[in-house]
Amino acid sequence: MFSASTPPPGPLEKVFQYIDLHQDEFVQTLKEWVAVESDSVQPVPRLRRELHRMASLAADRLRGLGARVASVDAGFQQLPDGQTLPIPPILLAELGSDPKKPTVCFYGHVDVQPARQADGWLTDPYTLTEVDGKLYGRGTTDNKGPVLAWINAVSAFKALDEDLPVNVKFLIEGMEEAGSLALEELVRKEKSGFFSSVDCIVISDNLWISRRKPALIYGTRGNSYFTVEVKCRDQDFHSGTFGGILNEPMADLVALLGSLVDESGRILVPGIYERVAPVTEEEKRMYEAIDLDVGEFRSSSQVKRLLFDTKEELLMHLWRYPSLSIHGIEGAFHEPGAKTVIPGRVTGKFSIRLVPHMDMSVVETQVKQHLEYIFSKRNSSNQMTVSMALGLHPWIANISDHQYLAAKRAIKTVFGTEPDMIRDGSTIPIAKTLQDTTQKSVIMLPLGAVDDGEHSQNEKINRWNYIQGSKLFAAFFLEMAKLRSSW
Ligand SMILES: Cn1cncc1C[C@H](N)C(=O)O
Ligand code: BAL
Ligand SMILES: [Zn+2]
Ligand SMILES: [Zn+2]
Repeated sequence: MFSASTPPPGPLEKVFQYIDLHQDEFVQTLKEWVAVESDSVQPVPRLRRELHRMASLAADRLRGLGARVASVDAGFQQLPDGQTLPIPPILLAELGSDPKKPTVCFYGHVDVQPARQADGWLTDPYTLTEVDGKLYGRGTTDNKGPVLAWINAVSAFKALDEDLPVNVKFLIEGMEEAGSLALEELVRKEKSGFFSSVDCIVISDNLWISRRKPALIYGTRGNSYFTVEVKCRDQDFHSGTFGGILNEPMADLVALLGSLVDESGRILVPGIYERVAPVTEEEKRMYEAIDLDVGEFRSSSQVKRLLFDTKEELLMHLWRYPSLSIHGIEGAFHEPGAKTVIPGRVTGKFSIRLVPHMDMSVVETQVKQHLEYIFSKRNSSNQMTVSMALGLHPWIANISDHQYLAAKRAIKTVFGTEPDMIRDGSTIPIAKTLQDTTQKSVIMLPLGAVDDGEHSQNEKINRWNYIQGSKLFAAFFLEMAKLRSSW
């Protein structure tokens, strides 16, 4: 749909050609990365070993660029059942330290959400498979593809022996999908070390709002993730010999989960909307400027009817209002077949995407009080335990920061268009900490298309997005360097 409006100037032309010519190699590396089942969500030793293997692969690739790589031990994750599991090392890498050049730091993650072919994938999630220019596989778009696109961009300059216009740093982790455990502490520790020379931080862990038109992101929601356990006893019961004489944990839990949100998507926890920032006129105008075809969005999402009909309402409910999602029930009998069981203990999992200016500890108290009230009304003999497992802050950028201008120019060079200026309803756990702690500005520069299916079956990145995205990063380096002279 869009083509570059102007031929790329000077060294970029060669870099772009290099990227086009070497695209099969870039896809091959992505295939190698996708082949590692680096799932950080399921807390099991086998997958933690895969995460370590993934961190080594990424470290090797960074060393291959000529970067200095520190693989920082991140300690252990404490699980609720008392078990501990190792956290994969966090990579801090740097390439170049020319004081005349700006220093851009890329943050990305190489862990993924769980995936099994049996969940309904058309291909093996850990075997990258190309169909019609779409590269299917877990992590292709979230976030291995974008991490590699940044590496591809650097590698093109290196291979051509072209001067890299910026000093580059990398912050690569393997626990993002588990809430970026241990990362906050490292960022604090490195504030006046690794981060001191950084001019801006780039994150490419989101999607466009279109299939073809690029976007820049200036805000993400946060998330507070809750578990609610209802326990009768540790063992299950036969539903014939105990059914009818018990308060069943599942019945309690289903009632609790059913009390959280109504059919219009409104969260029923009292007080939850109190602190949500009011909508401004300026903000309303901003939604109008966004080019979103509601009909196409709905049909490509394969949803019969969305909760809202207008573009403005949809965007506001994705970006600037909280939402509550119910994720699953541990201990519930969810396998196929007709097992006649009464689970003895079940844990429901739900989360609330947070927006400015909600306060996480207030949300925690409101949710706990609400569930305690609902549970007490049932007068059940079971035990209920509620805990907030993760608390992740929302993030808002300052779009007048110069890297937004550099990114816009780079987008114009590669795609021949202005980007959509958007927010994202999902969460980058470390974004706010990075911004607040290091006092460096953060930009989100996504590469993936709206239909990439993050966290879902058949996740993909288009070959076009991956390759043009690599060029976009190369163009961004150059624009950052150009802007540097005018600071
Ligand atoms: C791990 N986690 C929990 N809540 C949010 C996250 C981060 C993840 N990127 C997401 O938006 O889903
Ligand atoms: N892509 C949004 C943040 C995450 O899910 O990894
Ligand atoms: Zn994700
Ligand atoms: Zn991600």
